[in-house]
Amino acid sequence: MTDRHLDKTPTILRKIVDRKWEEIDDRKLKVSVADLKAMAGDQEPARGFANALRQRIEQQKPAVIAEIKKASPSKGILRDPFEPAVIAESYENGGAACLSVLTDRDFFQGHEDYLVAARNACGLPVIRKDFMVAPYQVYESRAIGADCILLIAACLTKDQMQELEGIAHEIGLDVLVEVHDGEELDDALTLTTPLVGINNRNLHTFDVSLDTTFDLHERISRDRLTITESGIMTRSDVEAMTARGIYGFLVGESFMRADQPGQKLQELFFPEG
Ligand SMILES: O=C(O)c1ccccc1NCC(=O)[C@H](O)[C@H](O)COP(=O)(O)O
Repeated sequence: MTDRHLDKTPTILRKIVDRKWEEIDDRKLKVSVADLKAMAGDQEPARGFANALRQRIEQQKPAVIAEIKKASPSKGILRDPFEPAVIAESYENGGAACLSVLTDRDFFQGHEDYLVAARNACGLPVIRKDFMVAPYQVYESRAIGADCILLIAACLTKDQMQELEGIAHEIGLDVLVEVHDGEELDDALTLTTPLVGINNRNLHTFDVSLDTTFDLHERISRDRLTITESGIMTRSDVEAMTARGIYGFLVGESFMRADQPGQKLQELFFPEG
């Protein structure tokens, strides 16, 4: 890790990334990249994650990536019992544009099977929400049916991001690149993906500030699509974003804590019905 901003990678991300490398080594012993490529060949074509968002954002309508996650390091268990297929259906009925499914097992209690179940239960494009550090995981994402992957600038060098993006695009996956500050945004903007996520959660303190999005969005040109991530809890949070021309949202916790996640989505984003 030689890039300047990686010196300040939050401890939680370092822990997760260290564990990812062990996980990848274990997985490679069981399933080769050649096997993954063969599995990817059996999948239906990707569903067009970026396009689903673009269509709504260009019409100045909320484009919601609705997240399916059982737990997180900052909040612990969010939902139990946890039924990814039921939640996916409910999100689709509530007006989501796309799904985000946590597949990390050790820190988020996620699983690849949850992505498969959620995607099979609806027609929405799905991002695999995990911590990508190696090409192996990109091939694995397509093999399990994901339509998009997440690249987190806080734990990747610019070169790593460019390499992983190149592989993703080659095999038909969209890419959402996620940033927390201006230095990460500089690196993210060297990628070709239109999807730029601004995460409002400071991973050093776990505090959330929507000002992160307000500040960084100004630097993103209109041919890219800004997605505000984390801490969107109320109707006034949504209105504060749309008032600034931000229509892309990634929301997890407030839906996961609701009895009916899709109904909560509708209340928050489409109150007029
Ligand atoms: O949320 C955490 O504790 C966390 C810790 C380490 C890395 C990532 C983390 N969160 C992932 C996310 O960014 C959120 O799942 C996503 O933006 C949705 O946020 P929210 O609506 O606040 O659940």
